Amino acid sequence: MATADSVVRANDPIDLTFSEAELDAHRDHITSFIEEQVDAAGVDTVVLGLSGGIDSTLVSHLAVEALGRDAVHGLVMPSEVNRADNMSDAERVANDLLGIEYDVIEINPLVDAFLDAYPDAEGDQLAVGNLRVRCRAVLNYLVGNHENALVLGTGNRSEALVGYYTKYGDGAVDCHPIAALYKQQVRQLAKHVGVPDDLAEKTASAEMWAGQTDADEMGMDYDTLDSILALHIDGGVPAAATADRLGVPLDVVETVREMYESSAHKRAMPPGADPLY
Ligand SMILES: Nc1ncnc2c1ncn2[C@@H]1O[C@H](COP(=O)(O)OP(=O)(O)OC[C@H]2O[C@@H]([n+]3cccc(C(=O)O)c3)[C@H](O)[C@@H]2O)[C@@H](O)[C@H]1O
Ligand SMILES: Nc1ncnc2c1ncn2[C@@H]1O[C@H](COP(=O)(O)OP(=O)(O)OP(=O)(O)O)[C@@H](O)[C@H]1O
Ligand SMILES: [Mg+2]
Repeated sequence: MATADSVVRANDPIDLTFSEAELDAHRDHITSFIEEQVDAAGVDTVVLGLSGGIDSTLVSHLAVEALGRDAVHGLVMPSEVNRADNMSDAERVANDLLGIEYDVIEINPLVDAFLDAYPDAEGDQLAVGNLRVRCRAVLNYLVGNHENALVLGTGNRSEALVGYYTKYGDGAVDCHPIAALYKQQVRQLAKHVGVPDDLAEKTASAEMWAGQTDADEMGMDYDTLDSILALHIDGGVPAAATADRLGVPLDVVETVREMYESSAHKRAMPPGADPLY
């Protein structure tokens, strides 16, 4: 894992700033999408995890715009590794910003029960971190089943392209409202719809273990990752030209390509030896 000192930052990241008109168009498109998904499923409500981070803050905000506050149920699910200020921000979003119903559910007892059942995994930071994420997915679907609600995903384009999420964890959802937005565009749209700057500008963290940040783990900040994705992966610009253009070492661009390729399985249905459907 990279340390804070070794996080790569492009000298000249590309500008992915939306115009006001584009922000309005994305806002309309995403709220319509949420309405359509709910209608098509024949349900009235949605549920999602609230982490105090910007992805869930934006999606919950747009869900309230689409469906009204009574139709959105938040779950704040602290574990022993979550920072208290993130959990209080999650409650602030539910209470002050949106006025939605929410529950606070501690997941430590669930995680401990799994590790009691399979103690070999104890101390395996990644496996236990993914377990925490998957415990939240189970709770999302418990509430979703009980309330006849769709589970809203909060994954953005940057995370999806490099597989930076837990398979059947935060990836286990019924739809992906902000799938088109690179991370920096999530922040732009959040500010545009009125999310306070301190929430929109927060350091992104999966909080799978204490002190984790996305930039430290991936070895680059999101402006750099987004630039490489937009130019090289989405834009088809060759790796060397992308590295030159952004002012980053070639191996950083190659690392992103490797993350993209090795995570293809997360963006596909599980293969069958024969067609399953
Ligand atoms: N080629 C392949 N074809 C089919 N399946 C394949 C596979 N390679 C692995 N797999 C399966 O996938 C599993 C590995 O995937 P997975 O369990 O997801 O685990 P993995 O990708 O190793 O870890 C999850 C990553 O996402 C990050 N994350 C997670 C959750 C939230 C956030 C956030 O930003 O909030 C970030 C986390 O920090 C970590 O870097 C393997 O154990 C195996 O079961
Ligand atoms: N402690 C938590 N309680 C409830 N939901 C959570 C918690 N931690 C993560 N989640 C859910 O998992 C999702 C994925 O986490 P992720 O960190 O990518 O997004 P975020 O926290 O909303 O934004 P950021 O990436 O900026 O931290 C969250 O959007 C949220 O829905
Ligand atoms: Mg987070």
